[in-house]
Amino acid sequence: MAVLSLKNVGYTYEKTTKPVFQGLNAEFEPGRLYCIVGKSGAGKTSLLSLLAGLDICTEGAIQYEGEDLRELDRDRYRAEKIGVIFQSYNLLLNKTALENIELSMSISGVRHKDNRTYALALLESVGIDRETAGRRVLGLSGGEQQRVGIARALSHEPKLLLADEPSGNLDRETERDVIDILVDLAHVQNKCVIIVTHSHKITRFADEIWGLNKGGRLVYMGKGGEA
Ligand SMILES: Nc1ncnc2c1ncn2[C@@H]1O[C@H](COP(=O)(O)OP(=O)(O)OP(=O)(O)O)[C@@H](O)[C@H]1O
Repeated sequence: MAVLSLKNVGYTYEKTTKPVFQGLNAEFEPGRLYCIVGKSGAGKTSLLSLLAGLDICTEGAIQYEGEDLRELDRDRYRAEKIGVIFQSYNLLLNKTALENIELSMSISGVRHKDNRTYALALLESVGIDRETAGRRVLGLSGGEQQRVGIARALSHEPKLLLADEPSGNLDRETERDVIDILVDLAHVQNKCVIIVTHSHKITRFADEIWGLNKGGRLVYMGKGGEA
């Protein structure tokens, strides 16, 4: 069953007349990595905001496991159901990496036997060791911050992960590590991963590539070379 479905989705910003997109139909399933591509201004960020429940479509419906996002408590949807990896990491810079994960867990009401041990293991799984976990985010490199952002997005064990240019501004090696983590999340951990990206380094691993064109339509473009 699809985690997320788009049913004839259209969106027009307030005080504008022209829809950014309309008639979007797609199904996003667990265990698959999706890339959404498109020229600047095509509406990728607008679409991601709708998928993340930050805004509501003006036509059609977006369904999470069959339920219309309009009907769901969208604060809970964001805190509990989805993990978001956006370019501005939204991490609390004056807190340590570990504190960021623990805080996010407590906001989502996550309870493990020992939340600290769980958070440390999660950070370790994305390449942040114990010592780095205890450092303030402000002093971490861009790549380290991105890993902490991924760990935080995973901290409430969402089925759905949304990422906006997750490998932007990273050196080649770190970029490769981040891509490996995202591919693993989809193909090994059975998450549904949806990524907005310009990077061919990511799209080549996509199970499905969808293009938003200037006419405001979502077009299936095939799969990446290494999917
Ligand atoms: N708050 C807003 N009010 C009105 N129009 C907006 C608003 N935000 C974005 N737009 C317009 O909606 C269209 C889609 O913008 P969006 O940022 O979603 O595109 P994008 O594909 O993410 O672009 P980029 O790759 O450059 O980030 C653009 O024409 C943009 O000017």
